[in-house]
Amino acid sequence: MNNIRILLILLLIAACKDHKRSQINESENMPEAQEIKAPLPDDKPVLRSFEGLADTTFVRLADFSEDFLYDMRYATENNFLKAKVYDCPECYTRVMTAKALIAANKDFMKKGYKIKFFDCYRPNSVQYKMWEIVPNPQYVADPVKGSIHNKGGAVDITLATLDGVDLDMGTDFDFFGKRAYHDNMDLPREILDNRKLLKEGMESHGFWGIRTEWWHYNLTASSNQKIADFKWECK
Ligand SMILES: C[C@@H](N)C(=O)N[C@H](C)C(=O)O
Ligand SMILES: [Zn+2]
Repeated sequence: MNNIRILLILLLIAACKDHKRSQINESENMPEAQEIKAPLPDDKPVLRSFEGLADTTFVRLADFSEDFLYDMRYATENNFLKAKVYDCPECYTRVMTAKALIAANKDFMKKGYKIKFFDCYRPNSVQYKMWEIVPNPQYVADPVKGSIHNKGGAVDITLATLDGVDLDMGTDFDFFGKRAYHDNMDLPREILDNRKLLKEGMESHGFWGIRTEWWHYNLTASSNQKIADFKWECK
């Protein structure tokens, strides 16, 4: 009788151990909690198309291409005025200028470079402020006649590598002196080559430069446009 009781107790203990083991196994085999990922907002901007837009319409370049770099100096104090004359950094041009810039940039990108903007469309009232500081038509267009910047047809630019490293152009933007002249050949080969790359790339898309500023380019087709003084919206 005692033997039967001992046997029963041993069987009970063994059954308990088996049950415990099966519980551990169940939890070990549980599939890992599935991470529920919230859909990420698509941070790629939806680009606009030029379809239906007149060549003379003013547009924000960043709405049509994400391939440009920007360092809009007149929206900072880091410029020859030593004053922030734009409420926010934006690059607006006429449609005709934007199309030519995008085409030029595509060609630069095939060679490993991108256009970087210092200034684009410039309200005529800002041209007056510049003229007060540098009343010299070699460097700043007379605001009464108007700059092609005021017409949405001029840009101040440089070139950077696709990683964003500026090419050496020999001077900073808005350096008003001989070292910035296109016809100053007394510069290291690398600087001359960089300026040539920029000039030839822009000229092949309908732009022309001015002798005293390596960074300034006018779109020939925009010269008949009206002078404007609108201010863009800041978001
Ligand atoms: C001020 C300089 N960045 C510039 O754009 N100069 C030309 C001549 C202009 O004012 O049109
Ligand atoms: Zn300019």
